[in-house]
Amino acid sequence: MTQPKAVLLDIEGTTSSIAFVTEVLFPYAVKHLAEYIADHSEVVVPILAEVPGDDKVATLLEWIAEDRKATPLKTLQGLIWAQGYAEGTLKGHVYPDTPEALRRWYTAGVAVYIYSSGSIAAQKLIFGHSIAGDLTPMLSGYFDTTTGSKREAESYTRIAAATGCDPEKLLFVSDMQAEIDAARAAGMGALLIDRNGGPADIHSLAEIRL
Ligand SMILES: CSCCC(=O)C(=O)COP(=O)(O)O
Ligand SMILES: [Mg+2]
Repeated sequence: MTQPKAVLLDIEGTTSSIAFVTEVLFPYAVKHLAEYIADHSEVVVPILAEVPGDDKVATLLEWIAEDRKATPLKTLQGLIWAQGYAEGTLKGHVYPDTPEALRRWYTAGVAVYIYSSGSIAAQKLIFGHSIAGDLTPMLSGYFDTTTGSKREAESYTRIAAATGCDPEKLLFVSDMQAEIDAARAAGMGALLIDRNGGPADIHSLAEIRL
């Protein structure tokens, strides 16, 4: 692998636990979805226009239950979670090695970008209101599904172009093999991480020494 100039990180299962997303964030969105839509009619109109069916709330709840990575759902979730972070009910989970790695790379001049199915607004919230404090000053940029699916090589080509780095100078880290395969197909370096110690390239961001 060429020496990376920048790192691109997945969130759920990589910087942060899957349980935080599925057992804290998703239930918070389920609880507040209908109320948020009722109270923010102007904001939600363009988002709901992208949701099929007559009963938008029911469709969105189904999508949350099946963990659908649909852009309108992710946009809405980000807006709903903003309330929870603002009132202090939500604090973004990060593994202890996440802020350590961000600090190490930041000090070494290695740019760090995020690529998650969660909306860019939701990404800024989880790192801005994390249990380790505000980590956003150490992040150089954010990408979500508006750039494309995480399972398609073209998305990684677009991200590389947006960062101004050649793909081979970017190192992507994710817990999903399909995402690793797509990043490698675009010419990026990529490491599969398994936070539970299963078969993978790494088990902690502490293992990445640049
Ligand atoms: C930005 S925190 C919310 C995470 C989320 O909604 C999600 O779908 C996580 O997907 P990822 O691509 O980070 O595995
Ligand atoms: Mg993930």
